[in-house]
Amino acid sequence: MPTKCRLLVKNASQVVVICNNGEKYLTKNAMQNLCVVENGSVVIGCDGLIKAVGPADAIQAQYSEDLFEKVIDATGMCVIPGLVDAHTHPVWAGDRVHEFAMKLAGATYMDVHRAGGGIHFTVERTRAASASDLLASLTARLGRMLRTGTTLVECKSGYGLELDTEVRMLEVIEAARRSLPINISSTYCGAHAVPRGKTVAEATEDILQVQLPALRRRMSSGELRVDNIDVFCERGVFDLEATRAILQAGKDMGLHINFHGDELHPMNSAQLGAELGALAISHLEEVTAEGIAAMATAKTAAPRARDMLEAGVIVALGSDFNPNAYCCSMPLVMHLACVNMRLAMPEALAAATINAAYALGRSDTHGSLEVGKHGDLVLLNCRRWEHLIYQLGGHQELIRCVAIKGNVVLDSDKTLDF
Ligand SMILES: N=CN[C@@H](CCC(=O)O)C(=O)O
Ligand SMILES: [Zn+2]
Repeated sequence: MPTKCRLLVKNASQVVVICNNGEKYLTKNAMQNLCVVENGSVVIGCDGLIKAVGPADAIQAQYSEDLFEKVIDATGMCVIPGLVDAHTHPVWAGDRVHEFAMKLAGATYMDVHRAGGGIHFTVERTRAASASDLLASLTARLGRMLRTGTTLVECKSGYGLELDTEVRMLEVIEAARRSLPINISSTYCGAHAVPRGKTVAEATEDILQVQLPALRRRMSSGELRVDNIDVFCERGVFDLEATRAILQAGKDMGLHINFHGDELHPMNSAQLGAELGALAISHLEEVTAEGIAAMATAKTAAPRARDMLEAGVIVALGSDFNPNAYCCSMPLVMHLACVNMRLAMPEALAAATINAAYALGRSDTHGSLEVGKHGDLVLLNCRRWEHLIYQLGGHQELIRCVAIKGNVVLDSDKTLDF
């Protein structure tokens, strides 16, 4: 008796597999030569994992349609893996649209931060918010991300800066993980800023002696799952030594290191990340040539593009959704990466799938449409997948459906129930 299957997506103009040799990440030429099956089909089993991907006629010969709970005829459409957003701050209360206006008028990020705005503004409102309000806004934001094709997203804490609120944020992320279909990688970011009234040394001590031990207890009791640790390593925020101590303590608890570095000033964050075995470093606008070389050797993922690509760094993309940068859309991020950072479209897609999954330690299960990985995919209403990047802001019309583990969680003909 042949086994039942969950989903067949058949006869797609293109199935963008990304890579097909179990690669954990792609660099250099491999990012420009993605694995694409023309006129292909995808089979997802009842366990939600991909059972077969290949030419439509070969799949048709092997699988009878009666076996499937659901069959989607993708004629004239493309299939890509679910997009991975490797960097977001989606749990907070209060928006900062007024600061956007200040910045357009000439204020820098640090001008706003020093004037008591920026992260501190959000911290005040987030501390005052209830868990249910935070969960409601997080759910709406994750729904927006899903509608743009994201199926795995990193979610940071970091607007509490003290134990109670940091834990509340992580609990809210945990509640979303348990109740929503979107995959979540959670990050403790208690070192996102130095809280008002504390020195760097005092804040570091609080994280090392109070916050991390409390997290460790909740993680061992199964109350919380935390995947990564993050620090904002920046002049006037956490210096290199404080960053090192916090990241090392997180690593000792089994967390992946994935932190903000070299954003506004060169801090030698890239070298520190390479030394500590960071999975990813974000921003890096001010990274030095030595930092890039260290990251290439240490296999650390990063977003700053062209010269990193040439050096063999694993480039990954994220939206950095936060109250200072209100963007939920990875198709938009890929477009910006191509236009502003000179990525080729295949490089941008690799950076938003397999490499972003690698930055979250998930590329063994996510980031490509290979047999045995999660059946997370996006069906595009176009004959060539590049339209998703080319049509700026067009993803609403292009995304026909999104499936997670073979379950259709978004169908553009129906409304999303969250
Ligand atoms: N650079 C530090 N953190 C965030 C900004 C967070 C905020 O301003 O609220 C970022 O990635 O851009
Ligand atoms: Zn960030």
